[in-house]
Amino acid sequence: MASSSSSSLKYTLHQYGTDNDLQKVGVWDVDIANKNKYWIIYIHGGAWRDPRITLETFKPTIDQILLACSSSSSSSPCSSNSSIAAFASLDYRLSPHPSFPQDPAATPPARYRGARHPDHVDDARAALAFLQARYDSAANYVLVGHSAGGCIGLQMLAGLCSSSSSSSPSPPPSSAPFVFPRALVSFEGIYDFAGIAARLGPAYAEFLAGAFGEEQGWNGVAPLEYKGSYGERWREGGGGPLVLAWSPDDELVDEPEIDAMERRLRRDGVEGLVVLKDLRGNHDEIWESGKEVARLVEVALERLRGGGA
Ligand SMILES: N[C@@H](CC(=O)c1ccccc1NC=O)C(=O)O
Repeated sequence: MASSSSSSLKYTLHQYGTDNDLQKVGVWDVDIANKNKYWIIYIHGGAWRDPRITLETFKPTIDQILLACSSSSSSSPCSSNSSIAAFASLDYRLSPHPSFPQDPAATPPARYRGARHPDHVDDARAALAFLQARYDSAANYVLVGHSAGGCIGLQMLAGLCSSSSSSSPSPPPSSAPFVFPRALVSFEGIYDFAGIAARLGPAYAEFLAGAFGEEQGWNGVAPLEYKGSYGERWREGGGGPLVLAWSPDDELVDEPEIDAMERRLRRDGVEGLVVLKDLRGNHDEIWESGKEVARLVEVALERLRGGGA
């Protein structure tokens, strides 16, 4: 029978890069050698800069998934646990946060938060490549991202990172082949940088400029404005479930974000698209509780079992 909390699972923290302390990924072993089961891999949010939001923020979700299983008689929620090989959650280099200033002269480079796009997405990709090189079962995974983390998931799909552009200054530290996720879940995601900044004001423009530089460059890197076809990319990667979710209680990311991304993915003919706009809880309450994230993971796994549609 399953363990009922993340703290009862074997946990390993790996450093996947050497530039920065934040290049690390935590792995919780459920049945890690089983290649028929899925990894559930999490990318946290925090506006690309909040040092308080770390890989640890996935724990409530892990706990909720395990709890649903250990307390259930057999069926639905439990089925997700029985198909999970491992959980993983990654940190990535962060951009500067004005409320948590660092003196560049006095801060060791490995502790300095000075990242700029494509650092965040390059790191996420490097973390996945690291896991895939290290664990035979890790290419079979569901990728889950919150807010900026959801954006990173879609940027990876769109190839909006240095490793897949010819002008790449430095490829990610791992040379291992990188396998796309079997399913992608993005909740409370940011997709339209210019749009959200125009609607919600200068605080948004501030963190977007911190992560992506001057506003003229935003459309070249925002998931909504990707120049290629998500339909083609997603089909190449296997074409499994792609879940977009949003809570009407979200006080930080508004409904036009998910609506625009949904329209875009439909226009590109992405099959397997699932759109859920009935999450409960505000922007951070959702991961703080983990219940709704557990539900999204279950939706993705159910669709995967149902044949990928
Ligand atoms: N706590 C963050 C703010 C934040 O996370 C955020 C704010 C508005 C819209 C989305 C956000 N997070 C997305 O990852 C900060 O202090 O910058």
